[in-house]
Amino acid sequence: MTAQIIDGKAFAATVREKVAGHVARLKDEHGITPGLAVVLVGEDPASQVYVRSKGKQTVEVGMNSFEHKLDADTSEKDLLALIDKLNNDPQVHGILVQLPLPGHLNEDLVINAIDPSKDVDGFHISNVGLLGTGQKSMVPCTPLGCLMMLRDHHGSLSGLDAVVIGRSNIVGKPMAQLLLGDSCTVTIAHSRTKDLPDVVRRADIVVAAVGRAEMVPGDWIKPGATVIDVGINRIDALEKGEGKTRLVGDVQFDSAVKVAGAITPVPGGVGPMTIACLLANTLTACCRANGLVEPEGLTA
Ligand SMILES: Nc1nc(=O)c2c([nH]1)NC[C@@H]1CN(c3ccc(C(=O)N[C@@H](CCC(=O)O)C(=O)O)cc3)C=[N+]21
Ligand SMILES: [Mg+2]
Repeated sequence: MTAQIIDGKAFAATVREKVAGHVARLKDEHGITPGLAVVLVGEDPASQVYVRSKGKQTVEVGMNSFEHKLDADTSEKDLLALIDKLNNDPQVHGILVQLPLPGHLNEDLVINAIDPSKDVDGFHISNVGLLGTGQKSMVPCTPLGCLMMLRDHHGSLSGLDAVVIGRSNIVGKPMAQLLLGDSCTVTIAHSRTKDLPDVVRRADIVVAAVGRAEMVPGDWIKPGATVIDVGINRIDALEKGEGKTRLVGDVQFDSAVKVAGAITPVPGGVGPMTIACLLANTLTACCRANGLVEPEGLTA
């Protein structure tokens, strides 16, 4: 048996097409162009990769992209002043501040300075609280992308056993909230979990978001389970003759693909969906800001 590969890259392209269609209609019928502002402080390499493809895709779906690149030693006061300006700019419907921020900046303070209705990352405490209580919110992009792929694959998730490995505010916790919202029985596992292999073996759905290369082997996976691999780890690959480095997930793909019913690859799985959902969130924020009906199938 070999698992069905869930093609996140292709799925993301269909999400972007949907977004592009709605953007064209917003322009046509209302003269509105959604705008996304991305703030990058310093030169974190992962963030730079992300910013590059994000800027390109924002423009491709017909939205305005505003990039703000600030020096690594930018003061908190200056960063907060920029956020205040973007909060009050009617051309800007979405604001994303790239994380991690340099150590001298307080991430919580900065994120919570963003207008929650423009917080397309869904990291503001208001959005976290709204999601946790089942109210309309901005939903974090990576978990939203995972949810879309799971719904597409399973139809209904109701009653399924889901294990989320990882308890970050960015992925693990909001992912668990979304799965609960779709009536899964949810377990959040992490580095201190007793008998992690046994916990994972119970799951119909495994979402691996720990940030440790290939830590989940195939023999932890229940036969037929759906595996969503959120990890994006760059490891040495000299021995494989594939160049200096290669990307791997948190799951040992080669062994898991033989056991799982379906699995997302890395690259080409969750990563592209994250960016597509960022565009979807920007569209949603723009519709809400203008009192327009928000598109279906692009939110949780
Ligand atoms: N406020 C904030 N929100 C974020 O969502 C955020 C962030 N900060 N900081 C940096 C990380 C990183 N991130 C990625 C998204 C997509 C890919 C992606 O599309 N990856 C491709 C491969 C890219 C490659 O080849 O390197 C894939 O998985 O197929 C990667 C990384 C979002 N981040
Ligand atoms: Mg910091």
